[in-house]
Amino acid sequence: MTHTDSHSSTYPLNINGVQRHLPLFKVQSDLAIAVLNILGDTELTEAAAHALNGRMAGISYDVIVTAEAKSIPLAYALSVHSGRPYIVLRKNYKSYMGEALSTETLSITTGKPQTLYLDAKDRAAIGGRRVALVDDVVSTGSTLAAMRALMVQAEAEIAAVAAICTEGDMAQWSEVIALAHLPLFPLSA
Ligand SMILES: O=P(O)(O)OC[C@H]1O[C@H](OP(=O)(O)OP(=O)(O)O)[C@H](O)[C@@H]1O
Ligand SMILES: Nc1ncnc2[nH]cnc12
Repeated sequence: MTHTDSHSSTYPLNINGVQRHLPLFKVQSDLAIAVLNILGDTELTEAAAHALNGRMAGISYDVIVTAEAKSIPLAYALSVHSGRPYIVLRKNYKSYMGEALSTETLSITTGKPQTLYLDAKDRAAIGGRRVALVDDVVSTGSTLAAMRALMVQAEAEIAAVAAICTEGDMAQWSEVIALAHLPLFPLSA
């Protein structure tokens, strides 16, 4: 059963003792999501990175990989906690990325295709290495699938997938190391 906060359009989330009330936003004509936006939220980002680092303690990995934009602070904080470097898959190509690899994604929040780019220098840094894919939320899995596809192209081995939250069909994400699960909110017409 889904519990929203009483008398408000928010959903309660507790990450490692840090409580937030996520606002519900309509992303499709018949669907709303509880939006997790860690940008600017140092306390929540730190709590999540600390907890995820603990959950990943037994996993052997060399590099953290995330996708622009909202999960960048999480990757940075996990890098500090774990002592591993992190790289960011970008959504816009810049000439300084050189011979970048690319693939398409369609996240639940965006509703139109986005391209993810792996910078040539990052490609060299992860080739043959064990990577942990990290995101703030795994929902439809489109972003995760694009990250996975880039790792295959770059010949990196995926050692773990971690997120603050999974969303939607929990059973689909049993292999994701996650701290909480978010429901989806169907809207009646
Ligand atoms: O499982 P999915 O349906 O792919 O959704 C998950 C992705 O959606 C969000 O990113 P978003 O596309 O909103 O981009 P942003 O972080 O740049 O805002 C989130 O940060 C994940 O990366
Ligand atoms: N609930 C959510 N909050 C923020 N970004 C998301 N991407 C997919 N689901 C999301």
